[in-house]
Amino acid sequence: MTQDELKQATARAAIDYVVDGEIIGVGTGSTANFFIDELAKIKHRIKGTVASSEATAARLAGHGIPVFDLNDVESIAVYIDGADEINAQGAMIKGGGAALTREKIVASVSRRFVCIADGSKLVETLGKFALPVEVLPMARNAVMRRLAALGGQPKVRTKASSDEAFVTDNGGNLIDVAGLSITDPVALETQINAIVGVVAVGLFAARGADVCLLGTADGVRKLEY
Ligand SMILES: O=C[C@H](O)[C@H](O)[C@H](O)COP(=O)(O)O
Repeated sequence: MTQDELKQATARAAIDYVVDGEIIGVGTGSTANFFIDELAKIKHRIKGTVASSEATAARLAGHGIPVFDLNDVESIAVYIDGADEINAQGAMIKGGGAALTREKIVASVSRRFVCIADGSKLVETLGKFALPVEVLPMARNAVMRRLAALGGQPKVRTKASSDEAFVTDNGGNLIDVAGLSITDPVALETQINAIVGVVAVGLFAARGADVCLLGTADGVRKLEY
């Protein structure tokens, strides 16, 4: 099976976690895109969605699925999203697709977090994937120095087309921190959250996944935390 087929299989399995008549939180990225396409087939069963990025909102709207502003929603039944890495405790690195801050906000108001990922995303120790951190642009270099002091190698994410800093949906910049071996994800998340100028860190540990649906060659494996 190709990686895309594994992503599609996990996205299809996530439909079982959609709660009828409710608002569904929807993540960002290639696996989440497969989920959106599956959700379109049962859109009549849900009240609507809250999107974690402009790209996800556009894809949902393209399918005719209602997208609500989070400010108009009191609670979200379930949040369904991919991950760049996930460990055996349900802690994740997210943000490869630049959407970590809105993902974290939507996840924080969701009653359940279902992670959908192909099997390659399951790791023993988080950190091989460079950890994304969203910062306010004026604090970029100051935050980089603090992140370097934590032992990582921080690098500003640039636009695909130039050396200019990439700008997120929120007007922030991203710093990707390579070379971390994250043995205590909750502690590191707390430490990075405390750096002034940081908007959000792509470490989802204090509020990790409740369920992970892993696409493998032997079928979709379910991990519960
Ligand atoms: O910002 C992007 C998100 O955190 C994605 O969930 C993550 O990057 C995984 O994306 P993909 O499903 O494309 O591997």
